[in-house]
Amino acid sequence: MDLDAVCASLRLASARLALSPAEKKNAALAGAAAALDAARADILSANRRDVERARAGGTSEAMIARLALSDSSLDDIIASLHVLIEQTDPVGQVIAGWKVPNGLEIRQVRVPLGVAAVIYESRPNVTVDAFALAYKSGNAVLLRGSSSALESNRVIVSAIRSGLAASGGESDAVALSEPGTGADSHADVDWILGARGKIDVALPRGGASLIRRVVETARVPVIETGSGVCHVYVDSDADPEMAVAIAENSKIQKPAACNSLECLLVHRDKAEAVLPALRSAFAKYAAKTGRPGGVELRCDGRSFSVLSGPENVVRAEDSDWGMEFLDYVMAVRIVDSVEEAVEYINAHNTKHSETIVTSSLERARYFQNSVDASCVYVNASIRFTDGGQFGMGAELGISTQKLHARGPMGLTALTTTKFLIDGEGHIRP
Ligand SMILES: NC(=O)C1=CN([C@@H]2O[C@H](COP(=O)(O)OP(=O)(O)OC[C@H]3O[C@@H](n4cnc5c(N)ncnc54)[C@H](OP(=O)(O)O)[C@@H]3O)[C@@H](O)[C@H]2O)C=CC1
Ligand SMILES: N[C@@H](CCC(=O)OP(=O)(O)O)C(=O)O
Repeated sequence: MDLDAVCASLRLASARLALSPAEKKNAALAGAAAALDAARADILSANRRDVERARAGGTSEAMIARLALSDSSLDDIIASLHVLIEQTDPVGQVIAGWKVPNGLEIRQVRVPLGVAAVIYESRPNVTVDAFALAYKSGNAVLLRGSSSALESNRVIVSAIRSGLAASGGESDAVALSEPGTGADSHADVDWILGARGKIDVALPRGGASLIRRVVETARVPVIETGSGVCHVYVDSDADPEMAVAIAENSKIQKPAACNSLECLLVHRDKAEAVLPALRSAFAKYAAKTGRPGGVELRCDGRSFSVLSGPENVVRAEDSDWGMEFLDYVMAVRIVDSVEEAVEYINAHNTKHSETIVTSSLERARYFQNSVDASCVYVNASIRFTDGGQFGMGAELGISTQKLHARGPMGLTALTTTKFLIDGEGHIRP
């Protein structure tokens, strides 16, 4: 695949798109939504082939759940396009404006970044979300999904392009980078990361190996989305029922997502009230997860004494602390104070999503102010870290870095600003 030529075409489309009014971009997004709906059968059959290949290759069912599409998940994908159409176009927004004493008028306005490349995991829904967020914010986008979702992504991108063309949009504003095979399978990722001047920003979504490659080799500006080692801390003042419900949801609702629970911290005063109840709550998932007890609990010495007995309760190894399991497995640890919980989290987390369950407002605010993460919750599940759930329509990923964008990235993450200065023949003395 000639990525130079693809990027040259994306560059031209991005220049046209940057000047496109919101109504025209919205009409194009509606065209893409209609084309995806019309291509439903082809998308689902390509996706079945991807899923079969992944299963044959031994991919876990938790991971298959990220890849697999259904009629209802396609409905959700199409619905999220319509939610995005309703969002305010960030391009052209005046962030600040003032007049300096010499009479020059200065305005700081939001503008697109240009050509973005998104490198992402096996979720075909990200193909649509990333395209739509880029398009609405006036950017062209090169999509580099996982090779495991290649057949699905081909059909999806082709439908989007024909939907854009049919509705007067910029069909060249979106392209799919096709992974190579064998030793060359990530050659296109290397190309993207080195494409200074051709790609304005790369957004890698993925695990440690991808992020290592990005950190070591990227020469283009990057907004990193990191892996998720996320914690739930049950405070001494927690309501046990709420604590169990939040921990259960954080672990079970989508265990292979980056914002699922990997390590539960419980204050020693609540261990007896919470841990056995949570173990019982997990037990009802045994059939679904295919694991005895529903979830394997890897415990420190103290929590092991509270929980020990059933076969899903084991002693944690050192490597389990700070581990992203992405599965029905979880580490459990008892702590003596909120300060100890915060210290532990800051030493082991990946700056993604963290929550405290407590009825103490003072400790809630202490936790929120002290934990270093992109999203810090009080009395809520960490599974809410999501552009859709935050009302952004969709997300490009969850940035775990601190510059430019942090947390779920919506439309504004793909914009920068520009100063527009109006004078009347001003010259500097
Ligand atoms: N913070 C966030 O927003 C998100 C975080 N994540 C994190 O991602 C991880 C799960 O993703 P996973 O399914 O493992 O995806 P991977 O990290 O395996 O893959 C993601 C993308 O990167 C490519 N890739 C993988 N390794 C390399 C490499 N060494 N060099 C170049 N390209 C590479 C993949 O290509 P190919 O598949 O073709 O090998 C794929 O396109 C979890 O840790 C999760 O927490 C995931 C999504 C969002
Ligand atoms: N924001 C999403 C999770 C982000 C995501 O897609 O992550 P992953 O499952 O690791 O690919 C959600 O809440 O479902």
